[in-house]
Amino acid sequence: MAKTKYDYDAIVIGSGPAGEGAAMKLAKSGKRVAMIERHSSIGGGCTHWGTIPSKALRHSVSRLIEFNANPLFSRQDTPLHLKFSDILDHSQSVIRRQIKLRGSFYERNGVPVLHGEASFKDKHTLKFVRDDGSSDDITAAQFVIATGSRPYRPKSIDFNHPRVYDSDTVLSLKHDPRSIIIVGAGVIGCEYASIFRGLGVKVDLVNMRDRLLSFLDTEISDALSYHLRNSGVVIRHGEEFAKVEGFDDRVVLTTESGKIMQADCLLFANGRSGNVESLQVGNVDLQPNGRGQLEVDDNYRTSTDNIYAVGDIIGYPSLASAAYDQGRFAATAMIDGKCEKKLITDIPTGIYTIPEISSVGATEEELTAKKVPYEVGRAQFKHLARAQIADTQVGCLKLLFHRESRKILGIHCFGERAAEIIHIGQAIMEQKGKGNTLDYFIDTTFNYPTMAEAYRVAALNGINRVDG
Ligand SMILES: Cc1cc2nc3c(=O)[nH]c(=O)nc-3n(C[C@H](O)[C@H](O)[C@H](O)COP(=O)(O)OP(=O)(O)OC[C@H]3O[C@@H](n4cnc5c(N)ncnc54)[C@H](O)[C@@H]3O)c2cc1C
Ligand SMILES: NC(=O)c1ccc[n+]([C@@H]2O[C@H](COP(=O)([O-])OP(=O)(O)OC[C@H]3O[C@@H](n4cnc5c(N)ncnc54)[C@H](O)[C@@H]3O)[C@@H](O)[C@H]2O)c1
Repeated sequence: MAKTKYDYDAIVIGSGPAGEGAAMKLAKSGKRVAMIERHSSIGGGCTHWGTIPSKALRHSVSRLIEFNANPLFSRQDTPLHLKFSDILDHSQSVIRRQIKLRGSFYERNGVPVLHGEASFKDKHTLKFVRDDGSSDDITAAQFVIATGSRPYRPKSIDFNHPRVYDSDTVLSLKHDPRSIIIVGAGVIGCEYASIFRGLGVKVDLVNMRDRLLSFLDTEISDALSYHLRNSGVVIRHGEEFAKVEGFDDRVVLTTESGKIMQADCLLFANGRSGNVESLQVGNVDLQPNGRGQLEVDDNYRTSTDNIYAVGDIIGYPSLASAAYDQGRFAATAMIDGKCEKKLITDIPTGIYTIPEISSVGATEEELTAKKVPYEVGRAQFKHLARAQIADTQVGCLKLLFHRESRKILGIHCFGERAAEIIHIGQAIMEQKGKGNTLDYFIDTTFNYPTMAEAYRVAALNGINRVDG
């Protein structure tokens, strides 16, 4: 029916991971699908302003630190210095490669990408406005809203000032700041604090809460605070900003507690808002919440039956990793009426600070509050041969397991490659019944020397605590 009545079976709005996941699944299922993207190239905020550039910047900084610390490479008297603009060049080249790669997916799967801004006229019609101002109406049986999010900008801060940035505009920072104030110590604030500090920039990290990344296991968040402070970052907890003043030569932050900080520039990284305004969702009876997010049911369907929403626009978990899966699940529901598959309960976190952090499952605090009899098995990276060889000795792997059943309940890791290391444990943790026990790590043979060996070391350490 859709084939004759509408231009497309489905239109996806937004080409980030959520939209891409939906578009590819729909196309592979034989649907006539189009992608609408208002940016000049595809990939979404993830590729252009979020995940990819920040991870590429972080990678360059991490290698720089490693190079300067390694006596084999760094024989000169002064350490190698890189400017933010130098590492931006590298991140731009990664973005270009990503665009090319992702573009090929659309081409191979016969999904036209229409560049322009979409807004709803009614539940089957979009107004599509191109950059040159020309517009068309496009119709479809079903829609996927995957328009993502953008940095939250409090009205009291002048983001037009050339020294005031958010996580999007910081990517156009041209000069080489000697100092930066980062307001907001969420994931973005902490990751950028690591990046700038790694380049030798003086960093003031202003946190509204009483500790860093309070959703993490306390030991891990304490370790992050220690290592950031140890590298020279000044962290100020429990502060609210009162005003930000931009001058020709500096920017000044005054906090509610009366502290005054000044620096070459300021990065505001405290919260995100959904990209919903331009969509005119009122025309299809949808009402976003105060953060511009849309509500969906278990199948990612909004309250308007032919319109689905995925990714940052629906709020938690607001991760590229989950967004792609959400897109696929929504597309399945659009095709079959429902999707049996759901996001896993224990979504892992990968935080690309220096040191890197990753975790999956319960924290010690959560298990204690629930009175679960758990034990801890720990491996320090400094005791692993591979970490000694690679000189990545900062870090630790912590396994939390049930004392009696030995079921793994939580895994917490910090140090180089933590985000990769976590997935070994996750694979066991996701096994049902007896498939998930600490014994797997004791009974298996690991390649040697590897970082994976940390699992055996941690498991034996934990078992020794239980068995005495
Ligand atoms: C600095 C930073 C670092 C991050 N690091 C990580 C990380 O390490 N790991 C991780 O998992 N997640 C990370 N994230 C989060 C991740 O980037 C997002 O969760 C992810 O991009 C969300 O994907 P999405 O598809 O919902 O939206 P997006 O990737 O934001 O894409 C939405 C697209 O929709 C388009 N659009 C919006 N409105 C319209 C319209 N009306 N018409 C047409 N097109 C429109 C936009 O132009 C954009 O291209 C990070 C985010 C930031 C900001
Ligand atoms: N490695 C990673 O996985 C990674 C890296 C960077 C960013 N991210 C994603 O980006 C986001 C991080 O954003 P953040 O660092 O700004 O921290 P955050 O999302 O923790 O927000 C910081 C504070 O701002 C508040 N807030 C959020 N949105 C708001 C809004 N629209 N208006 C007013 N207050 C608001 C929050 O309640 C919180 O107190 C998260 O969604 C995270 O999933 C992930």
